[in-house]
Amino acid sequence: MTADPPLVLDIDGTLTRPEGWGIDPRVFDPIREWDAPVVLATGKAFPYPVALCHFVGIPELVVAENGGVVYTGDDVFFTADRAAARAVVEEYRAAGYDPGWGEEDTVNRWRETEIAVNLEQPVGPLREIAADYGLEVIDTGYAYHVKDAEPNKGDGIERIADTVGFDLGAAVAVGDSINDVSTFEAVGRGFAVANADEAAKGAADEVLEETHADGTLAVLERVRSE
Ligand SMILES: O=C(O)COP(=O)(O)O
Ligand SMILES: [Mg+2]
Repeated sequence: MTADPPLVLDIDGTLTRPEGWGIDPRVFDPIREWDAPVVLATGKAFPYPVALCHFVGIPELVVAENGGVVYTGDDVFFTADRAAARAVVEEYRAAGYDPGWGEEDTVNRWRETEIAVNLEQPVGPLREIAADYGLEVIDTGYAYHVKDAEPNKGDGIERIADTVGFDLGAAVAVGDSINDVSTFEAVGRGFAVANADEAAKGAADEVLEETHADGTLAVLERVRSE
């Protein structure tokens, strides 16, 4: 019997309940009991994956903001500058649009590098303004992210693997969207859940039959101490 492989897990679409929202509580125990490093790699702001690690009870190894923020457990790295993303949203507002998260906007409140916009908001003008600032807009199925094209989840995962000292070639990842393509390119084996978008499915080594946490739980069962 071999050891558990290091894991890289996306959050939304991957650890979520079959209805698409909220963490499926069945993932907590297998993640907590996993006998190898577990990295959470997400598009969400830094506090969200840190809190998830904290409440699951695992070390904080986190890629947030699609690679814009990386926490190796020792150091936090900010790999993109938030000024341009903020300027894009300012201009989007000035043109009469809104990020769409309400006045207190807890989605962007703690963001350091990129900005997220609600999927119900018009994306055409957002893409145009972002392009003027040299930024891209990606649609994860959960939000539009206005971001620097350079940093990505895969780079952040590599930085964490170097620091913690595990072999990414042996690592297993599960994800669901375009922001997981770089993750799949960085690890030995990438699995896309059945609800994944075409970009994630195309980059994965295997597309699962099960959706959301059902898919992830099936992978964990399969790769555990194979
Ligand atoms: O923040 C999003 O839009 C998606 O988050 P995720 O990367 O954890 O799926
Ligand atoms: Mg996702």
